[in-house]
Amino acid sequence: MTYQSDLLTTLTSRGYVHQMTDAAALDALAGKQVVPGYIGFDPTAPSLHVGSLVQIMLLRRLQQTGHKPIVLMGGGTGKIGDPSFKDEARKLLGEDGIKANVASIRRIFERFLTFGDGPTDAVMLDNAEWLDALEYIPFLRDVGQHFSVNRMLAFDSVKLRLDREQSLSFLEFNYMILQAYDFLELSRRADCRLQMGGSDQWGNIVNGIELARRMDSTEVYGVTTPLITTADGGKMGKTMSGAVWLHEDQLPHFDYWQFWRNTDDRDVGRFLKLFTDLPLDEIARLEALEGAEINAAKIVLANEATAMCRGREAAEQAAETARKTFEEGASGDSLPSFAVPSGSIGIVEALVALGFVASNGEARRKIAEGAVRIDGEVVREPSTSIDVSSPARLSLGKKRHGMLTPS
Ligand SMILES: Nc1ncnc2c1ncn2[C@@H]1O[C@H](COP(=O)(O)OP(=O)(O)OP(=O)(O)O)[C@@H](O)[C@H]1O
Ligand SMILES: N[C@@H](Cc1ccc(O)cc1)C(=O)O
Repeated sequence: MTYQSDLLTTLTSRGYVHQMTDAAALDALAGKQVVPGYIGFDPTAPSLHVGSLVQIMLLRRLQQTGHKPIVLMGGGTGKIGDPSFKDEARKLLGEDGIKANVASIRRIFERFLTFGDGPTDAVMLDNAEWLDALEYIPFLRDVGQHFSVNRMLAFDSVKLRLDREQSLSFLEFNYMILQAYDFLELSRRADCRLQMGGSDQWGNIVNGIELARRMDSTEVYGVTTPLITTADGGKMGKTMSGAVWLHEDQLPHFDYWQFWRNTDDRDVGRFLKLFTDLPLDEIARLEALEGAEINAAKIVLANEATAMCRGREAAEQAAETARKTFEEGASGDSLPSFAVPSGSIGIVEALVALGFVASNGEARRKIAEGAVRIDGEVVREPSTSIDVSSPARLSLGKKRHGMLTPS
């Protein structure tokens, strides 16, 4: 299907669309007016990750095509936790934890969106503003009456839990209604006409569309994206180990760059379209590279994606470190590093400290596999102590390197 509006043409040609409600009507609307559109992010961690980056880029595309992005912080919904496609309830965060996470996450958006007061400038809102103030009985009467429990139970997003007879608390069951209410509230407050999100958000988005139609006779629309998955097919998210964080204090620039550099050959074109601003014809050229040349495309991807999130300088430094480390075998300056307090450190402890492994057990396994080296020498003895009176380079496999330095 071809679209008239820049918005839908861009979203479809760059691979952002998994499902859409009434695409023809949304296309017509986007062709004639500025469409305010929102995506919600629950502040359940102090940083967002590469999975949520698809959504941030979607807001960026919305702005690039002349529309208005609304970033919604889930200060209210974050107190509940979205049960969609989750095996179990989230650990509940306290009020302070949520506030701290909101403050930390907001900074990320400023790198991707232009905020301000103009018609297509991005704005940030927090649903705690209206959800915290709800009164239970009036809310149930006004909003709750429009929801059928039978239908809520039929959504795929909660079905798995019910089928497995795993508990779905009444608290979590309310999440869908609150997200639906957000859409209604944003359509009233900010004339918001579009909600976007990952494909796991479909049920929540559709409920909002129906609520706005029932209560206000307003037509609003939804777009969901495919989920970015890890090599084993699972959703890339914050709950997985080794999450790829956008914040530099959670993941050093070099590791961020390296994540993109290590993209699977089959994903290079898709990621260039989703995560960089390069024009499609240039991406087509890069995508067509084969064999060893595909590495050049991966370096472009790593440079562009890192520059957007961490700044051009960070990207250039990381690229230079990688070139030095892998091409010349030198140490490089912006590798992740750990300052050792006491002059020496056990190898198991060092692997954990650099974040290369999640546990001592994993460190011992890697050592036994012969995957760990100090300054290029394989180490097979887990009791090895590393002398750091001068900096030592610790490597795990071919691609992960870090520096141990005297403090
Ligand atoms: N791997 C992914 N690919 C695409 N979109 C994603 C991915 N992970 C999360 N999203 C989307 O990003 C938005 C914000 O999600 P959020 O940061 O809350 O992650 P999450 O779903 O809570 O992650 P996790 O499941 O790891 O806790 C949602 O619209 C969600 O659908
Ligand atoms: N439910 C979304 C976050 C969200 C919160 C409130 C909304 O209105 C929209 C989306 C998620 O888990 O990622």
